Amino acid sequence: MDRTEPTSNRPASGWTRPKRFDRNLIVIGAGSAGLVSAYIAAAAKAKVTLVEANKMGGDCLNFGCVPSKALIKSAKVAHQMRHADHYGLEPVEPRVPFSAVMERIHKVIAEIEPHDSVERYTGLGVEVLQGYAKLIDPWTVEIALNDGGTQRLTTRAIIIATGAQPFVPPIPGLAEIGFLTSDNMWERLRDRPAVPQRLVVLGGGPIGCELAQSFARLGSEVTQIEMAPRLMMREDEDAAQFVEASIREDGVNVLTRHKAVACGTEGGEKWIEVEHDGSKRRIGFDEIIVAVGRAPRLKGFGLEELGIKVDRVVETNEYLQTLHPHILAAGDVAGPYQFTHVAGHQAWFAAINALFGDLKRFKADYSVIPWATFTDPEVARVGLSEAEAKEKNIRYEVTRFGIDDLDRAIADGSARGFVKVLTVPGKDKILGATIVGEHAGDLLAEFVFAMKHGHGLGKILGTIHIYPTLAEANKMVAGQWRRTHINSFLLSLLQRFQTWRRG
Ligand SMILES: Cc1cc2nc3c(=O)[nH]c(=O)nc-3n(C[C@H](O)[C@H](O)[C@H](O)COP(=O)(O)OP(=O)(O)OC[C@H]3O[C@@H](n4cnc5c(N)ncnc54)[C@H](O)[C@@H]3O)c2cc1C
Ligand SMILES: NC(=O)c1ccc[n+]([C@@H]2O[C@H](COP(=O)([O-])OP(=O)(O)OC[C@H]3O[C@@H](n4cnc5c(N)ncnc54)[C@H](O)[C@@H]3O)[C@@H](O)[C@H]2O)c1
Repeated sequence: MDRTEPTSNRPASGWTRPKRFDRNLIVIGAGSAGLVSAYIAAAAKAKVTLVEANKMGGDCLNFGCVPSKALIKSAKVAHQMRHADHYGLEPVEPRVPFSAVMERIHKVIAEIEPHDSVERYTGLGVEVLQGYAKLIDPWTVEIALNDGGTQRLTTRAIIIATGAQPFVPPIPGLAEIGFLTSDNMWERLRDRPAVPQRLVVLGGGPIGCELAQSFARLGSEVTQIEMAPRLMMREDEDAAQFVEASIREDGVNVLTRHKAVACGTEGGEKWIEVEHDGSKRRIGFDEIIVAVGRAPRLKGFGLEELGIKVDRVVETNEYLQTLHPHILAAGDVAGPYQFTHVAGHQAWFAAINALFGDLKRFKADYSVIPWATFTDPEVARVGLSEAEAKEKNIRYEVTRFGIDDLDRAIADGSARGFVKVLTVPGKDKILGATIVGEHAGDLLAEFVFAMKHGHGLGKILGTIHIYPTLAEANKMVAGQWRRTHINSFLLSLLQRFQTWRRG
């Protein structure tokens, strides 16, 4: 919380600030960041307009989290059918009518759609306009309405929540051969009776890994190309190794240290050329999914013209304000993270600072940010990884519990992975936690809560966990920490006391 006077909250210079405004707030983009911003503004009785050019719900609902998680589930069921013998059942090779898998994905989207719909938000008191918004001056937004016509509105504050889109690398020939991204694949593959037979997945980040594994499990021959030394470079090596091993087991041909350098066709067959250790080779394929990062949507709607820096993300201060303090940004377009829950988290700060920033401002709090990659096994993290602690020269201790030792995981046939906790040396204060395993994203919540509220491993150890659950892994790792931090002097006193009591 900032208790100082918000001296930077001055009207922008060079333009004339209107004396009256049509709206308290205009939010551009109805993805996670925009929806939450508009919701909060309406709850605070502001007159708020939410503008969306494409689909309500943005990337998460339509092209991102929701369809990818629905695909992952179908792929997991196929995997379990194939490996049913692990559970004493006869394994079967699943028949995959791919169009039915895709239809289910679209049904899932449709089922969640009402949560983000125009009707719901209108009911909450938000005016929703479907069209493309452009800033004309720091207080005026022009909307080119999807059903024709334009509307100009003045507003006291604006939140830019325009999100990000797949980055397409400048690989010669890529545009000509045609490629899939998370933006277009859900429609383009919709009516396919069968999975693409030979699929290249370009990129070894979360999108690449989740998709490569899923398509392999559904029957594609997948080659995953990553130029870095390993997959999931953001996670510690021990965590990424589990995922890479599992993806390989699923049949993905994982090519790390391979850089994609060109694409083309020969005799009607598509190929991609990769460079590895100075030599090049070509890999043939039917479809390619490009998943090499997501670039914020920054240009073409007036930010540059207002002098707002848009090099990588919309440049904002700790209050999510741009150089015009009443124009703020939240979500993927603001960075530094690209997650739905972070977009929602930032939206609270952006909305409150947009509406009340001239009275009191709040710094966006990034102290405890969790995330998960929904591969099998999942990888979930909050706080520091070991690599980050080393890079930042932060002293730490590591406590690790192998999930292969956990009763419930053994019973479930999912006994692989670990819980790794970084603590302050000699103390139970948690600096970070990484979980690799089944439902890691859900299990992590206990560490997120503990870190957020300043609870240490001692508090987790002192909490009853239901037997037999996967959540017991959290208590086990806390127990492990305790065993290595027992006061040896006290122990020897105790021993002498017990000896004395025996007479
Ligand atoms: C395949 C995939 C899987 C993912 N999985 C996860 C996951 O499991 N968990 C997770 O936390 N995150 C996940 N993400 C990331 C997550 O989807 C994003 O972080 C999140 O959607 C960001 O929300 P946002 O509101 O910032 O942007 P968006 O959801 O992109 O919304 C921005 C909206 O603004 C609109 N817009 C842009 N410009 C204008 C304009 N000028 N006028 C009007 N409207 C405009 C766009 O049409 C868009 O709808 C995934 C992403 C992908 C691609
Ligand atoms: N479960 C989740 O929460 C989830 C899931 C998917 C996406 N997301 C979000 O979306 C963001 C984007 O994900 P992403 O996987 O597209 O990007 P990313 O930046 O995380 O990974 C892209 C990878 O592609 C590699 N690469 C780049 N150019 C290459 C080339 N020419 N040849 C070979 N490899 C190349 C990079 O080295 C990198 O490892 C993530 O950072 C995350 O925030 C989250």
